[in-house]
Amino acid sequence: MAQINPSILSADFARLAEEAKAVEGADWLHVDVMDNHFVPNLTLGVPIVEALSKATDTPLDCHLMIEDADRWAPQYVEAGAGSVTFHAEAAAAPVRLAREIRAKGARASMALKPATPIEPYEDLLPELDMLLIMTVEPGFGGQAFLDIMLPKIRRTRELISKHGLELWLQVDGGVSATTIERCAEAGADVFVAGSAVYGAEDPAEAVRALRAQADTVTASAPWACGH
Ligand SMILES: O=C(CO)[C@@H](O)[C@H](O)COP(=O)(O)O
Ligand SMILES: [Fe+2]
Repeated sequence: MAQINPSILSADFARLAEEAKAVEGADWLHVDVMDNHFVPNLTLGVPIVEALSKATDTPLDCHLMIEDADRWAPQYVEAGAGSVTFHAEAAAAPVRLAREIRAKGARASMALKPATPIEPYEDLLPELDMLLIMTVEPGFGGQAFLDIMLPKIRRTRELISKHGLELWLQVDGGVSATTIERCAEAGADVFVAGSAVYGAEDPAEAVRALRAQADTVTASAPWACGH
């Protein structure tokens, strides 16, 4: 079944706890951590993740758009994140870091910016629980989906199948009712949606609708497995 992870970046930051509750029923809550160095934007850090994890039963999917991921990522596990995604471009020792995240009890995930190919990371895939393919340049919500990323999603799905891995394949950026089916057809099974969920009149209903739409594709996909 497809998973939908609403991105809190598009929510009202003055009402984070309520905004988290507004999407209960979502699979994970996606939390974008930005440091104004790795990306030209600044959002939130460890204390807010810790507070959010106490304010909602939805597990937190932390997407770290920060430099020096090796140093910071483990602290997000300690703060309560159930999944921690570091960027390949920001990790000095991705294997060691993934192992540390897993050892601390969270799912380990690695993200690729649009210009970063998957191929150099093929041998690392067994170390990961999820691979995130950015479908916009990271830094901001509400950007247009990059269709040119579809071949990379397809190639990544092929690598996951070739190695017989259970790895989840997440897409993030510009995912909406008009783009989600293309992502699912290419092989994604975890979908981050910020503006498409929090910009909707009923965010919880938007989550259900996106999931149903993706499921029309993933339900019959040969690689789909029950999450
Ligand atoms: O990581 C990011 C942006 O860098 C995303 O998680 C955005 O927050 C997704 O927002 P939409 O593109 O869905 O509006
Ligand atoms: Fe994100």
